[in-house]
Amino acid sequence: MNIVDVQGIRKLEEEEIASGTPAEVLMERAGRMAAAFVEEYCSRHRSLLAIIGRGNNGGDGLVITRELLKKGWVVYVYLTAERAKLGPLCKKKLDELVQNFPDLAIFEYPTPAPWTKADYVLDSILGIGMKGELQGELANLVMELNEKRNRCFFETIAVDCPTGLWEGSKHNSLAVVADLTIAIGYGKDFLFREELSHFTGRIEIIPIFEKSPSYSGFESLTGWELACLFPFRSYYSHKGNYGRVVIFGGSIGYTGAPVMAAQAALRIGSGLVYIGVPQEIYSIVATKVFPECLVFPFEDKRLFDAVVSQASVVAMGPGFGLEKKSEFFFRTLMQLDKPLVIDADCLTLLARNPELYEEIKKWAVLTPHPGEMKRLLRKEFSAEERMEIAKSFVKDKKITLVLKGVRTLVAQEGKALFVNTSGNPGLSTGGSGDSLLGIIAGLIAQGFDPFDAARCGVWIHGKSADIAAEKRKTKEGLLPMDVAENISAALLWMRSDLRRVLDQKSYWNEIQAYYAAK
Ligand SMILES: NC(=O)C1=CN([C@@H]2O[C@H](COP(=O)(O)OP(=O)(O)OC[C@H]3O[C@@H](n4cnc5c(N)ncnc54)[C@H](O)[C@@H]3O)[C@@H](O)[C@H]2O)[C@@H](O)CC1
Ligand SMILES: [K+]
Repeated sequence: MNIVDVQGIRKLEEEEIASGTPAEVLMERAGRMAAAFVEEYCSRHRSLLAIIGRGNNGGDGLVITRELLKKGWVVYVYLTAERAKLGPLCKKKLDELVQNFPDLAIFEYPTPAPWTKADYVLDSILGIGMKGELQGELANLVMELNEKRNRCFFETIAVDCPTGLWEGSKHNSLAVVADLTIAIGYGKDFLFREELSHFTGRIEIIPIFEKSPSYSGFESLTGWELACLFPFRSYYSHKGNYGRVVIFGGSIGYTGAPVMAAQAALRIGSGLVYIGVPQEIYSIVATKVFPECLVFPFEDKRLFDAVVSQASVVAMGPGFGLEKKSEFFFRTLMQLDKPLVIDADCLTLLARNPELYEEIKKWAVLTPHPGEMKRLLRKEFSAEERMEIAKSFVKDKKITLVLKGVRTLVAQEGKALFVNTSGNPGLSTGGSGDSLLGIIAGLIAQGFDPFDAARCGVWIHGKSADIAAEKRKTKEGLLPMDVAENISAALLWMRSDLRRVLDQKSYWNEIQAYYAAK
């Protein structure tokens, strides 16, 4: 989905209203769609403390509250402003809510908020109406909310954007620290800045507009949009239809890395997965790996030729090694007339031998983390510069770049720059990159073009980690194997998210007829 700036979203809102969709209808679309996502994503318990601001962001929060109450959630409402000072739509939604749920617990500033009551806190204090840094009472409230999150251990869900965040925010600004941000309509550009990811957490984007904004060349990876690339498998198929992945990697001390990549390649649905390893670790890897995977020593020329000639994609790098022998073999792999996925040590070898870019025959995907990217560029860069760096790096190269980070970027010359929304800090552990390599290679093997494989692979990898963390009830201790084991669940969520969006959209005429007639 297009990423837009605040002016762009305001323009879109004006256009929708001018063409006959009242602001209240947009608010209803937003609140109902957001509630449907909260209901699905926040499965821990079903209790919510909704902190309501006086503008339309607060109005959205009240619609979400109403919808969750209808579903049987326990909800507490906290008003940050006196009722007389609420904006007209916000006030209208509060009146509606009280009419429908007269026994609802409503707390009002300056009464202390009941922080210990709920598993989730909804931040619908301020949205894109916010300008400048937070000050005064609201600043105190946001500080208290952040502090209580670390004491009462609720998760914070920000509506549209974390309160306090705006275009001018810096990493040390005061803003709500959210676990999940539900961006309304389109993702606003500042939500995707790497240095502000501490505030935004995971991002979900929900559609509310019929019209599209002007093309920005900058897009978010959104599960329900990517789902269209994943139709159900045909029953009339066999393993040959799902491709052969060949992974080269492993060295003494690094026998697990190619295995983790292979596990992910299998779980994303590849037909066959091979691991080529040096002879000296062959027997270790062969006993470590699961039975579905075929392991071979790559020095065996006959085996190498037989496996590689049949390969749909060649992935290289996990635990590959950097010695002369590894470098020599890397050169051989770079000559192959196959789609390549290049990671880890092979990126370092490529950085040492930049003339090898010229050898790339079919399209290659490079998956550097920031340290490897600096090696490839031979220069330092800051979090703020990543997007420009990614765009300029792919110029005139036959590559798709996956620049890893909290907001992993996917870039290819002539295409929009994509930024990821899924994933969590549980991925900050050794081996996560190996799983990503396996997923991307597995998608290429199944016929995805490298750019789509990179876009989908990045999102699925993050989403699998989100689901794994949810199942484990904690982000600590997440392992690459947990990520691989939840790839199928990520595919399911991607598809059911699309159904949820389409289902919500199916009510839009009804909402329009009801509110436009009032
Ligand atoms: N853009 C759209 O098309 C839609 C927007 N909606 C919601 O409406 C929101 C925007 O609503 P509003 O324009 O009413 O604005 P907000 O609800 O974001 O905030 C408005 C209030 O913030 C105050 N404010 C501004 N800067 C401040 C600061 N630095 N410190 C403290 N207070 C400050 C203003 O005085 C005003 O009272 C969006 O974020 C979204 O949640 C939805 O209702 C659906 C449609
Ligand atoms: K908010």
